Amino acid sequence: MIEKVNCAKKAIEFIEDGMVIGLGSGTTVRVFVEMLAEKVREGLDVAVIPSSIDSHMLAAERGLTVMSLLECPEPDLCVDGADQVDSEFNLIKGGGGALTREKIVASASKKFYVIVDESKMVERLNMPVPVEILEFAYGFVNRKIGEMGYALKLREGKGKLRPVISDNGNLIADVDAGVIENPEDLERELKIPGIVENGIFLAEMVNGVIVGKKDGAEVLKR
Ligand SMILES: O=C(CO)[C@H](O)[C@H](O)COP(=O)(O)O
Repeated sequence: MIEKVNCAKKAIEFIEDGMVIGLGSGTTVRVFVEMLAEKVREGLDVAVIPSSIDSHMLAAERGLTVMSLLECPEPDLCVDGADQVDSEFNLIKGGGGALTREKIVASASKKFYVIVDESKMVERLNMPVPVEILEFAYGFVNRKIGEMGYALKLREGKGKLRPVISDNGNLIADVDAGVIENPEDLERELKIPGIVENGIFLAEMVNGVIVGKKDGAEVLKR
């Protein structure tokens, strides 16, 4: 937990008065939102564009000004967590199933900073890649992923017997492609009709990775 606090605290240092901030999702982002709300109570003037219902609810509860990409199509800075970060700053995201809106908000923003604890740093991405799939296309997508030699697993909901459904009303599943030697190729391969978005966020999107450690945080920049 202290690692999450340390990377969130460091990210706060990049926030300036008047900024519109794209907000990712997840437990690390929740820590960041709590700190941001405290700064706003002290007089900082910012607005946020949340990428999930979860982040939207937290931001609203904490009294943050919430906007959408309609009012602000180019946020100043997006701050989001990640499930894995490789040595070249490619990411896997979507552990919370919010990958599509997260990729949109991160892509829309002038800068994208990732906040992670050091356990997320890996040499090569090696976990299943979250994907958001239109229910109509599931059979086809499942067949195509199988033909590519990978395994597709629907994510199971907790508390109710059914697959996990995204904030956009689509299925969330995970593609097991083993160790990912070439994230660019896999990201492209996963552009199958019916897959709305995949959880590989290529390094070209990322401006900085803030790694939380027990005794502070390190800012790694591209
Ligand atoms: O991509 C995400 C949600 O879709 C999260 O950013 C990712 O899962 C990391 O979450 P956490 O900070 O809880 O470890």
